Amino acid sequence: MAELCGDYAFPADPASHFPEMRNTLLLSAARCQSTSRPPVWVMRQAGRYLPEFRKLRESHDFFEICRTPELAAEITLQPIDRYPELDASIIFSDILVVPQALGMQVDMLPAHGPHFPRPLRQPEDGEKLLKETDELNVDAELRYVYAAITLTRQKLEGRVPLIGFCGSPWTLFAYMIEGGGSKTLQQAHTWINRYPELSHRLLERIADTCAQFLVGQIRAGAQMVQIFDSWAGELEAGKYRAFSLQYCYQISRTVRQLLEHHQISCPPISLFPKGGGPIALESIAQGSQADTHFDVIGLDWTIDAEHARRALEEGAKLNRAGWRGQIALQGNMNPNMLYAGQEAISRDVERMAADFRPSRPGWIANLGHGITPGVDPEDMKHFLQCVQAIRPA
Ligand SMILES: Cc1c2[nH]c(c1CCC(=O)O)Cc1[nH]c(c(CCC(=O)O)c1C)Cc1[nH]c(c(CCC(=O)O)c1C)Cc1[nH]c(c(CCC(=O)O)c1C)C2
Repeated sequence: MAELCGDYAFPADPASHFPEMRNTLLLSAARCQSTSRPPVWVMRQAGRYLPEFRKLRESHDFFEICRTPELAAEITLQPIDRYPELDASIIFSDILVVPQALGMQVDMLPAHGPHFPRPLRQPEDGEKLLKETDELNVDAELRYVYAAITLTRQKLEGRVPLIGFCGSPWTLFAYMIEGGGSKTLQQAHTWINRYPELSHRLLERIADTCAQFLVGQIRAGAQMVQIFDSWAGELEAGKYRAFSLQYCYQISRTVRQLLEHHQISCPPISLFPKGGGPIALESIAQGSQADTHFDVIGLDWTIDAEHARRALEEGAKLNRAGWRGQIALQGNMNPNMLYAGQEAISRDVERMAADFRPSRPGWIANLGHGITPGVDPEDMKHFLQCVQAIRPA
């Protein structure tokens, strides 16, 4: 499938290869540097709530779009063209391209979402995957994403930065075992409880693949990268640290090491531990080291900014490695507020801005999870305009 993009070559130096940036609000806020106003983008901003997306989807399969750089770039730009208020773009792709690169078949079923016809069922399936991916050429498998990123950076003409991403090892592991979306993750829990050693080896392989993938995205032109740990909240505290956070640290460490080798400076790394609550945040700050930390933490709407800050501070106090870095926060309006009418949206953005005021500089406005398909694009515009009206801290 990768031949769809022909031969792809990384730009010699991503810092000087692309058009000059005209909006760097996101990159400044991610480094906790002061900005004239908080930057804003929205998870899943290129998606089914946009009629122009639905139209293109009528004639193209989901993963066909992901694998065709021209189409992926076109969809990535749809929300940027429609909403000049956006301060970032995110490459159109999916976290499940990594299981595909690891040799698993994933289909996107209409109205059902992702489906693995042959998920990992028995320990032998896990052993087989490990054996077959021992010498995986991650860049060859995923260069179609790199080609889409390089093309999108050119087409963006410096309007806004481009975000790259991957799933967290735990979230991807769970999909690979469940075979699709699941309410309980019963089978993924069964694997970590019954086969902890094999689960750790699989998580390590996934983390290593994700790290190489993020490095490829950064070399191709991604200016911030986000790790989506959509199922962080499904694990009890100790297991969150052992089976999820540890592998997110591994990604951060490996990305930093590999980029140093390529003499490319590391862009902000963001982690979105959805549903992890204060315990996940405290754990993240407690276990961070200079070479494993995250620059940005995404918050879902179930935790408010003040509790998040407190949890991160508590964790930092317990940090034995002496790590004292700053963390920017991203989030976190409930995506369902976009159905509440424009007056209610205005009020909730004001509330959110007041909550995050003590976190500025270092707040990136966003929803607390992805925008959902039923949202009226005009209400999305209203949300963005409300954020733009927030005055300097
Ligand atoms: C637009 C879209 C995407 N994925 C899916 C769709 C809808 C499918 C369609 O058009 O038919 C299926 C698609 N892909 C996935 C799902 C969730 C399935 C489930 O668990 O029930 C669906 C419906 C898996 C997935 N995929 C992703 C996550 C992490 C974020 C999250 O928690 O929502 C997850 C869990 C990431 C993702 N996925 C996508 C992006 C694009 C960039 C953006 O605009 O944000 C991103 C970042 C794009």
